[in-house]
Amino acid sequence: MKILTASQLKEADEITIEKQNISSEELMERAATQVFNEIHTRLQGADILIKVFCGIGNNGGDGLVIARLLIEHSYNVKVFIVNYSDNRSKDFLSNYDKIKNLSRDWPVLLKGEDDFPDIKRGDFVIDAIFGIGLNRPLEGWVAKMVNFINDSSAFVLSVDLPSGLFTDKIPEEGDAVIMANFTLSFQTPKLVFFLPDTMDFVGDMQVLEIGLDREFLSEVTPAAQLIGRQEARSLYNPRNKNSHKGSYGHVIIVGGSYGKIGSIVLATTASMRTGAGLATVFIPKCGYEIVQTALPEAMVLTDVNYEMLTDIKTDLDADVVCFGMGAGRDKSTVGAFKELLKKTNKPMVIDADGLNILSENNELLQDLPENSVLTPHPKELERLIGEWKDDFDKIEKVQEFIKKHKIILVLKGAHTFVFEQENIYVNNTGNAGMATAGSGDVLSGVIAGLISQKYEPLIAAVLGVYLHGKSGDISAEKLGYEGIISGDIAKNMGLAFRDLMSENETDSGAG
Ligand SMILES: NC(=O)C1=CN([C@@H]2O[C@H](COP(=O)(O)OP(=O)(O)OC[C@H]3O[C@@H](n4cnc5c(N)ncnc54)[C@H](OP(=O)(O)O)[C@@H]3O)[C@@H](O)[C@H]2O)[C@@H](O)CC1
Ligand SMILES: Nc1ncnc2c1ncn2[C@@H]1O[C@H](COP(=O)(O)OP(=O)(O)O)[C@@H](O)[C@H]1O
Ligand SMILES: [K+]
Repeated sequence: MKILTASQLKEADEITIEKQNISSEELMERAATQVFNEIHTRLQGADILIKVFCGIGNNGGDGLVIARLLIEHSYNVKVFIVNYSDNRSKDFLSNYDKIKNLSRDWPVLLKGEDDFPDIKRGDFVIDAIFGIGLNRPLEGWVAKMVNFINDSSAFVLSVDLPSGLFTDKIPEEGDAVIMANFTLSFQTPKLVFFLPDTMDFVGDMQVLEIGLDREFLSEVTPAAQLIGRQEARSLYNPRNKNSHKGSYGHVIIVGGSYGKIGSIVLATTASMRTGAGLATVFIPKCGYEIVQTALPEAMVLTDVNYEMLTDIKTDLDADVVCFGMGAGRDKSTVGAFKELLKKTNKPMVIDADGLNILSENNELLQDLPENSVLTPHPKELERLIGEWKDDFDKIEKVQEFIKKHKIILVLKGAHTFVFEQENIYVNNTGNAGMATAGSGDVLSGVIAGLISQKYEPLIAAVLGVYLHGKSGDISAEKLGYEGIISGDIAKNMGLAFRDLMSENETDSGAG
């Protein structure tokens, strides 16, 4: 699903009005009716007090339509206008009249702190104060109003996006932003819904299709793409019956040191459970028995050194080399990695200490084979590219970095982002149960396993991140969030593939 900017959405809005020959008020009615339908489906006429807070722009207009439809369906509704300006939008005004005609009373005008209404735990608050038109931080009593709603412990549903949240920048410390429990967003999600700095404002999120012009939507270059099941499915290559293990490639996983051989077992298991035809590990001698015992399916080559890597002899014709997990950063390991980079010309997967070595030896970045996939978590990324001011600054810095070195970067997190050239892919599978040691090692193995099966490195990264998260969701369903360990994510990879192609998505109940 495309993630568009506020200005692209406004353009889509205008084109839709023109091409479908409808008024902007009709489009507002259509969009807000979708919100009403979602609320009505969930509440089923429940007798709770619904307090709708409307601004005076079109987000407020949406709020008025939603309130009118709720009143028409006999809900107990109280409407408040957060009257921050006299500059009311045209469609706000016509809906203001409509609601007055229906309820025979004007909504309550709020003009300052003295007017703040009671909001209790148990109330249902609809936040339609600001939408994508926000152009400066909230100030004065309006900011206080937002904090007042946040302090109320009422359930808050935000229309389009939480009021006070910008679509293209991160709020400053102390800025007032609604902390929504749920956000119903029009047509496309906004990028800020997925960034670590801002995702907590959004709560659970659902996108409502409001019938904007299809041609515009299909042609516009998005700010990013959200990868869900449909997108992942389109990337998947089913296996051919007439094939053999050689058809699915050979992965070499290089890494490990004394006490950290488990990371190699995890990554290699993951690459095999993702479908690699053959897997070889290259590890220090101390790991020989561990790997042969834990994973007899893999072949094992060892370094001359017992505890760490010092000389990586891989004359095998592998389809992909994955380097870094558990490798440590000893000088001799750095030297061995340097040599490995020199003799590898196919895209590699680099994780963990591989990334740390690159951060400490920047000159090695130029030896990375083109289209190699780097998989840092935020701390590893900071070591690679330096500090950033906020998430938007981080995105800019990452894009500069990947263009300079011609690589693909997988930034791991609650929503993992894949960066390739100008493109950004945002993952939507996975859950907090995956915040457990070794789940990143599993991801590297998954991506390497896909590359070995001839997926392009970019596709392997995007599909790999999706499947890894899905396997985490399936694991959470079986074991509970706390019960997951990273080996489960590797073990359930097959179920993630099965889910991809089954009629109904596995309902993981996870994010
Ligand atoms: N295609 C779609 O997606 C569709 C979108 N639709 C809906 O339209 C919404 C966008 O509506 P919108 O453009 O009228 O902007 P909105 O957010 O209501 O507020 C703008 C007002 O706020 C003001 N203002 C700004 N910042 C301020 C501040 N800090 N403090 C105080 N004032 C501030 C600014 O005035 P200014 O003072 O800058 O002149 C202006 O008056 C969108 O989110 C969705 O809900 C649907 O109905 C149909 C399809
Ligand atoms: N809250 C979360 N929601 C979704 N995925 C998560 C969450 N926390 C961690 N993950 C995933 O788990 C993996 C953790 O990787 P990493 O930090 O490298 O762990 P390790 O170094 O222990 O292997 C990443 O793929 C990340 O996206
Ligand atoms: K809102």
